[in-house]
Formats: sequence, C-alpha cells, structure tokens
Amino acid sequence: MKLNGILSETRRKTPLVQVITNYVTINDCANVLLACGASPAMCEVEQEAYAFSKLSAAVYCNIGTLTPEQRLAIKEALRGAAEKEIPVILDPVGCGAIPSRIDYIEELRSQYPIHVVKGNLGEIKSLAGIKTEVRGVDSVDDGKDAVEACVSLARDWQCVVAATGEQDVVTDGTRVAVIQNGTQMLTKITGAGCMAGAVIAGFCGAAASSFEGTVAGLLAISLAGEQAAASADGDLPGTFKVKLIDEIHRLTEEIMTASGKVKWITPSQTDSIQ
Ligand SMILES: Nc1ncnc2c1ncn2[C@@H]1O[C@H](COP(=O)(O)OP(=O)(O)OP(=O)(O)O)[C@@H](O)[C@H]1O
Ligand SMILES: Cc1ncsc1CCO
Ligand SMILES: [Mg+2]
Repeated sequence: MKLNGILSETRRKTPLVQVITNYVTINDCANVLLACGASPAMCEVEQEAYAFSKLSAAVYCNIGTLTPEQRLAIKEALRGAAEKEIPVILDPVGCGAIPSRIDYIEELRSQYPIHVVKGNLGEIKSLAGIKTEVRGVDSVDDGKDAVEACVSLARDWQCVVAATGEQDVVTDGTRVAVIQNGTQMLTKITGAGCMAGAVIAGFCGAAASSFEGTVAGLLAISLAGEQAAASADGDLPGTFKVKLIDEIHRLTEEIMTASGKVKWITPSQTDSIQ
C-alpha cells in the first residue's frame, strides 16, 4: 500500500474524469478535481456518455438528484468504463431515504462493474441492509459498527467501500484503513461528500489501485478541510468552502505524510475506531 505519490501522479497525468452528478454541487466537484490536478468533464447526456467514458481515466457517478436521463446516461457511462476497464466510483447519495435508489444501484451493479462505493455511514449501512438513521442526504448514524458494515458490503459486492463521518473507513474486504483527519466544518457546507467522491475519482484515475486512490482521496479532502478550517474566517461556511478548494490546490505529498492520520486495522478489529 503506497499512498505517497498518488497526489503527484494525479498532477503529472491529469486524468480525464467523466462526472455525472447532482446539480447542487456540480461546480464544486469540477473545481476540486481541477485543484487536485485532474481534468473534469460533466458529460451526462445519454447519447454521449458511452463514447466519453471510453476517453476517460475514471468515471464518477453521484445520484444526488437522479433524473430519468441520468439513470440512462450512467448505464451508458458504465458500459464504456467496463469495456475500457477504468475505475467507476459511485456515491449513493440519499439511498437511505429513497429506497428506489437502492433498486437502481442493484440494477447497475448486476450489469456493470463498480469499483468504489463511497457514501456517508447512513448510506453505506442502508446498502448493507443494516439498520441506521438518515435525514434525507445526511447521515445521523451513531457511528457504531462502521467497520462491520463496510467490510460486509465490500465482501458482498466485491468492491472498495468507503463510509465517511467523523472518521472515514475504507476497505476492500481484507484491508481496512481508518482516516482520523477532518473537521466539523465539512458538515457545515453541502457537498463535502460529493467533493470527496470527485477527488477519489481523480486519484483513482492515476493510482495503481482503487483502494489506494480511495484512501488517499479521502485523506486529501480531510486534510484540506483541516487547513481551511484553521485559516482566517475558516469557521464561516461560505469562506470555508472557497478555502477548501484552495487548500486542495495547496496540498503536497509532504503535508499528506506529515499530517495524515491513517490507522490500519484488521476487518475484525472493530473496537479501535473510537
Ligand atoms: N464530524 C466530523 N468531523 C470531521 N470530519 C468530518 C465529520 N463529518 C464528516 N467529516 C468529513 O467530511 C467529508 C464528507 O463527509 P460526510 O459524511 O459529511 O459526507 P456526506 O454526508 O455525503 O456529505 P454531502 O451529502 O453534503 O456531500 C469527509 O471527508 C469526512 O471525513
Ligand atoms: C442537498 C442535496 N440534495 C441532493 S444532492 C445534495 C448535495 C449533497 O449531497
Ligand atoms: Mg453524500
């Protein structure tokens, strides 16, 4: 596992990332991808999505405002991604509150590979069939059994699973990383999770594996959040959001190594994420 170097590789390779996402935070997703060195393209027309995904290094699908057109376009993008064997990152926004979104995701994964599922803990538990609490697109889960939920879903779906919250859990079913960076300010703006998914997609477009890209991507946004919150007026949500993008741009390998708090645990070591 090598987290060091993924940010530099992303900046060196400038991976093209196809994004099909919600209209609440679409511009922020484009900006964080640019700030981490990737090249975003919000290509979500059904007739274009297949050909475009074949040009891309990664595909990011976020179902926050899932329209009938997006349902079709995402399938087309995943068809192209499967042919090219490029990573697909899915943010299952709102699936805890809207069960038909789970049916849609099940349909997608029965047809095409999905490499990373990244959601807040309420969304991940909902996909894993575990009782949880959500409020619309927000998780109000108490954080218990996060590792079990992620490991169970990763093994069942044979993909990387990441659950965000006060601590982030990332697993491929065998390895488990717990990221202990971040700031409450990330919950004071909308779309921190959407942006995290975008950064993960950028990193996965350049990294050796989707697991490494996901851990490094979540670490990057959490660290950028810490730096943004610590700067002048970083406790004001509007200012914080702008600074978050700035701090992703300013992020270096040195900051990632020196300030990153990534704890590696075993899948059964569930007591260690307090
Ligand atoms: N209480 C917290 N303390 C520190 N960091 C947090 C906290 N809650 C969330 N984060 C961080 O904020 C980012 C977004 O996670 P969150 O779980 O809030 O996503 P989300 O609910 O999907 O957001 P959105 O739907 O608004 O996009 C992650 O990087 C996560 O680590
Ligand atoms: C607020 C909101 N509603 C649908 S998507 C979205 C952005 C955060 O997920
Ligand atoms: Mg979310």
